[in-house]
Amino acid sequence: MPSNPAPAEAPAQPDLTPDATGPLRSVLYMPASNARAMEKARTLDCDAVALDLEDAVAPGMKEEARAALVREAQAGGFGHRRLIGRINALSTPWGANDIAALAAAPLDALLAPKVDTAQDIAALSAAMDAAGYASTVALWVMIETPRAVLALERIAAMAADTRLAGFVLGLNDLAKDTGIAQLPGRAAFLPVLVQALLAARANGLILLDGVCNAIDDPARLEGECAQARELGMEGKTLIHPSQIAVANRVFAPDETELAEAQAIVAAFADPANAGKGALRVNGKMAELLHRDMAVKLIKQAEAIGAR
Ligand SMILES: CC(C)(COP(=O)(O)OP(=O)(O)OC[C@H]1O[C@@H](n2cnc3c(N)ncnc32)[C@H](O)[C@@H]1OP(=O)(O)O)[C@@H](O)C(=O)NCCC(=O)NCCSC(=O)C[C@H](O)C(=O)O
Ligand SMILES: [Mg+2]
Repeated sequence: MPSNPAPAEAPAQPDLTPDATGPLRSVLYMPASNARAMEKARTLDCDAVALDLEDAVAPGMKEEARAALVREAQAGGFGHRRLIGRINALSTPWGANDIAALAAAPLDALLAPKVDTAQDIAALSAAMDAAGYASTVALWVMIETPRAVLALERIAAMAADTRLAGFVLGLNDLAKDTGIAQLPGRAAFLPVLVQALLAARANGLILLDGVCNAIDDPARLEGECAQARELGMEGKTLIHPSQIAVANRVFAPDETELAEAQAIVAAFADPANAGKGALRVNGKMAELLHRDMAVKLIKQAEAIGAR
């Protein structure tokens, strides 16, 4: 007699269709004023490319960079890489024109910096609607001000009524505005990372980690990627091509994880275990929630493989 009956609503066959949105392990920023970087990005193994108009572009180059971003995006050639455009804040002289101009660029998401409040999300989303963005273009926002961190839940909840679909951490700006030191291990940032993750997950948003400034320190990058993955983030924003391989590896399921996941799915699919809600698989308890997590991990690996 089964000792742990399965909940009545548990699906008999898990859906193993690959995730259509694809992975976001490595999101490489580059200044939209840097033609060479944008050309090179079309050949790099990153999951997404973030063309920046904000902090990587000097004030005197903003208009030129904006035109270049639209031109490069329209020229295409980015293949599987998702295309993100980071605008200047609406409070700057360039923000409104950035939103208007980038409506002509075939982007997957518009990334807005320095948001503070839920009202900022409403204003950005309304501005995208007014500018005529396709309904498929998502709004992602940087979480990089003390006010945004304090309002994380209210900001994330705007996903229900706006284009908001993602958070990207901006720990350089947060360090600047708070005095929190950017040290290996990021211990002082942990409460922020966890709060951002909880707010994102509670509202169906993706969460991408902030950049690692230490281009020549792959061990530090690896540590930050491992920490972010442990915290459940989808991937990491990057600033240099040399950082892509590490992020792609760390944010992908490894062979051991995949084998464990496949064993759990197989165990629950075994007719001998029909009606059971908890099993012993390779010496560990596996419940239906672990089966669901295993299915998700397998889908993730398939989506990466499909790339
Ligand atoms: C950081 C850099 C200025 C370093 O530039 P440099 O030293 O010139 O790079 P390399 O000589 O090592 O470049 C080697 C080749 O790689 C290409 N390259 C370099 N960076 C990129 C890139 N980001 N994307 C694509 N290609 C890149 C070079 O062209 C060389 O190619 P080749 O000619 O074939 O040899 C520079 O890496 C850089 O500008 N990085 C991006 C900076 C950026 O976008 N910053 C804004 C986002 S980060 C941020 O704002 C964080 C957040 O808001 C927060 O608050 O934390
Ligand atoms: Mg920033």
